[in-house]
Amino acid sequence: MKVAKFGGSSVANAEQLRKVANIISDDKERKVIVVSAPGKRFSEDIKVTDLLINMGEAYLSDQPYEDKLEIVLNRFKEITTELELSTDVIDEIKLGVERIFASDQSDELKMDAIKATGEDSLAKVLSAYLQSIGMDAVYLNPKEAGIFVSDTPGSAQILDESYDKLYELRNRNEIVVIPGFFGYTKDGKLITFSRGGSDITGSIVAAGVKADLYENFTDVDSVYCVNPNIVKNPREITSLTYKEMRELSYAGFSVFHDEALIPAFKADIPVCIKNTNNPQAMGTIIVSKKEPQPNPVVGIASDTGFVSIYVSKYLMNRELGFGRKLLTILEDEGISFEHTPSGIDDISIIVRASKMPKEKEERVIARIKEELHPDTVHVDRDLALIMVVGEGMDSTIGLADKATHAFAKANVNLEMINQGSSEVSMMFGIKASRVEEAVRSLYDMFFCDK
Ligand SMILES: Nc1ncnc2c1ncn2[C@@H]1O[C@H](COP(=O)(O)OP(=O)(O)O)[C@@H](O)[C@H]1O
Ligand SMILES: N[C@@H](CC(=O)OP(=O)(O)O)C(=O)O
Repeated sequence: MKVAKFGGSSVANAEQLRKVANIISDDKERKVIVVSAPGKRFSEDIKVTDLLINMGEAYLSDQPYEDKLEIVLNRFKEITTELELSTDVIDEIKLGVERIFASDQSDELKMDAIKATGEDSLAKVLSAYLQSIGMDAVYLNPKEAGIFVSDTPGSAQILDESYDKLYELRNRNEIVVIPGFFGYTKDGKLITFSRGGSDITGSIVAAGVKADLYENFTDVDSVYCVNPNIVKNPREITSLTYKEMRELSYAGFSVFHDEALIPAFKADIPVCIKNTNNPQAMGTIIVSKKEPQPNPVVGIASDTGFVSIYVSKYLMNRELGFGRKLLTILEDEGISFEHTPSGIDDISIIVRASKMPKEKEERVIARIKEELHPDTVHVDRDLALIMVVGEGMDSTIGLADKATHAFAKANVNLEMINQGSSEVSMMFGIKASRVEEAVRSLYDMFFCDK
């Protein structure tokens, strides 16, 4: 049995949904289907999830939202009309949105319910389309499927008890179409995963049904060793390990959500990234172990939007509890940290800029000064992180030398180096404005044979 997840680009319009139907009917093992909301049809287009967020934010700030709802309805109208399906789903969306806005839930829960409307409606549309072409398919709500999650709006975490319930899906004869991106708390609240979270649903369902394979259909032939938006036609990766993919996804390979690796990894289910627009292409397979490769570096990922909080104090290394007090200040402000490279008398805390808006920054800095009496404290915004990743890196000499050479060749200053204890990656912090030159230079160094 296979679980196939189709991302936003694969379900963006009627033409894409026809491709999806062909892919499903081509392989009888594709019994459980997970879908995203319609994504971009062309590069300047707006994803349905973003349209829904705009609409929700307008409503919650007492602005008119009806025009925004109309745009969402038109996206679905276009699809149902072209596929000659009933337009019931349009009325369902309208009624659903009104019901959510009128409910007495918190704003956060309203937002989650609004966001989930894209996936939920698309799953209904796809199952109706599969039925209309003679396939035995049904829509299944995540609550009925058994996707139970934590009560943390916008960042759901799966509850372990979900897996036994999901296993029952194996008894179904029909093709089951489940909307991705959300689950329910035990007391029935709808909660979404973080953005891009349909990948997570797919992985959870694949683990639950103990699938032979989790196929993740997107709009590229494979995972490339570097972001194809930075380097043209980069090398394809044919196989990589969960650990490598986890690090690369974390650091910017947006093709697969970093949280989505864990359920598949724990259940030892291989993940295959494939192209809806070219399903014959081999794709990339993610597995627990792979043969050692001549080049231990498998990929180079980069992401912007990081902030570094630098704190220095003479004899910091001897001050008992300094690190704990520093991290407690962040914890009190609800800021999780990403990395903490440190020296004898100084430490940098790297956080995501989205977690530390300006007003929080001011409070954090004031408290650090007041409670820890540092010699200096300053904040560097606009930091980018670049990760060079590969399982064989720990036993290969000279890789750091090659990497720093590549930065020097691109005339890019290194703000931070972090070898990390995982030994499958090296991490570099640079100014965000220089990230593309740096990545190109690293790509030349590690992947272009001279
Ligand atoms: N290393 C990479 N390999 C392949 N695609 C990548 C990589 N890094 C970033 N991407 C981007 O990820 C996109 C696919 O992810 P996403 O847009 O989330 O797909 P979907 O709509 O299927 O969910 C690709 O079109 C590509 O632009
Ligand atoms: N639609 C949601 C969830 C998702 O996974 O979407 P996509 O498959 O388009 O990345 C989002 O945009 O966050």
